[in-house]
Amino acid sequence: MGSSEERVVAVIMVGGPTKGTRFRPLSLNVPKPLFPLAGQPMVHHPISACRNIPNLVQIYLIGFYEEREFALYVSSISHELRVPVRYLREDKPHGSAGGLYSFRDHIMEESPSHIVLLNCDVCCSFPLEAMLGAHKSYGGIGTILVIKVSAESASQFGELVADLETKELLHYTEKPETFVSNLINCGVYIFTPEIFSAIEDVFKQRKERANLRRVSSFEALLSATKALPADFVRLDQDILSPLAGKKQLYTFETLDFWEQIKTPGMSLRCSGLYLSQYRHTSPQLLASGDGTKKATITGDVYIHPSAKVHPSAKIGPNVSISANARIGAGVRLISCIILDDVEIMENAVVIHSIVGWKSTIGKWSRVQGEGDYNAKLGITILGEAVDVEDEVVVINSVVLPNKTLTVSVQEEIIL
Ligand SMILES: Nc1nc2c(ncn2[C@@H]2O[C@H](COP(=O)(O)OP(=O)(O)O[C@H]3O[C@H](CO)[C@@H](O)[C@H](O)[C@@H]3O)[C@@H](O)[C@H]2O)c(=O)[nH]1
Repeated sequence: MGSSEERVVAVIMVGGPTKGTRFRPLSLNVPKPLFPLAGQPMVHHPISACRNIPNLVQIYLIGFYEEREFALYVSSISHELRVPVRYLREDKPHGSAGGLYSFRDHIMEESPSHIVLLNCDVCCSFPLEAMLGAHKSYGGIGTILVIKVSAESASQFGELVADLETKELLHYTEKPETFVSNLINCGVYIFTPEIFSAIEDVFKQRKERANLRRVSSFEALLSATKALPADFVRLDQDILSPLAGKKQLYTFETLDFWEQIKTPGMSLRCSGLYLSQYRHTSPQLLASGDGTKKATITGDVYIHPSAKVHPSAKIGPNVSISANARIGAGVRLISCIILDDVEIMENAVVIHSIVGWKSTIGKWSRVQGEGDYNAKLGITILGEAVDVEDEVVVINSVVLPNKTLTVSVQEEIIL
């Protein structure tokens, strides 16, 4: 346990609507952070990991979505965790560090000794307690969760070099064009409140540079057209890169699972990862399939208590079924997310797919993807209220909301 002066605040950066474009058509209905993975909103997973942090006093979600979109979730989760959770809305995007900075007064009101900062679109086991312990032993202003990935995929992330012994962050480059390292930034951090001074320094330096540039008005014009808004500060490029090698930032490597959730395909993969994590953290959430009146369950499956599943259906592995869904006789579901109020009729098959709210899949139909989570059409996605008629086959396709499919399609985007 931590000492009595310790007070920890967790901040989850949820971004806003313009950031969710790669997540279409699913983000047309629900803010990406609230899209269900393993039956719980995406942001619920980091929030429930915060439960393990000793002396946690408050959780903030910072974003530029409308406040009403988060109101219901925030009040129910505060009640459930018995830790206050608040949504703080930016009037416009300020960047991952600028967004944090714009609410520094709110955060500092809690007199935190540590700030746990989390990207909402990452899926991992969030080893926050161990990170906090490591951070205290390093003694810098921040500790970054890092993981080794393949050299081919590293360039999608912040690549970094750390001292093998001291774990100090020696070098940091955000999404570099040429390979630096296969050790990458997981988007999970522990900071001391000094992080606010580091962000403030960026503002100061920008002001000084702008003053210098005023000497030449042509140069000023040139740089103004290229520059980000003055109050937009990115945690990675503007803070982590310049602080590397100054004995201020340290790294903590996870050997557990980690993925980034930018696309619907990755949400299906991450739903599976969280389902398998439930085996250790929340086994009561996994469907058992025991009993004569229950469907056959294989592998990790979540079924919302209000969903109705016919006992002759066969479900799993990696299936998550949301509220009020109805799954008919003889249905086979493998690796899929079935959202609220979906109806799947007799003997239909759904594999490597996401079926949107209120959609219906007719008898003997087949909705299937090849299961390449990173490919553009690697899984099939049906938007809200899509009707797939009886005996229709939909393969590796994306269907926008409110469409009716009367004929079979393959590798198509139906607008
Ligand atoms: N509130 C708010 N949140 C923001 C803003 N901009 C980004 N975010 C949130 O901040 C997080 C980081 O988003 P980006 O800045 O777009 O970076 P990224 O492409 O996701 O990459 C970052 O995360 C990777 C790990 O997933 C890292 O590997 C990479 O280095 C980088 O830090 C996300 O959770 C996003 O929703 C903003 O203006 N305001």
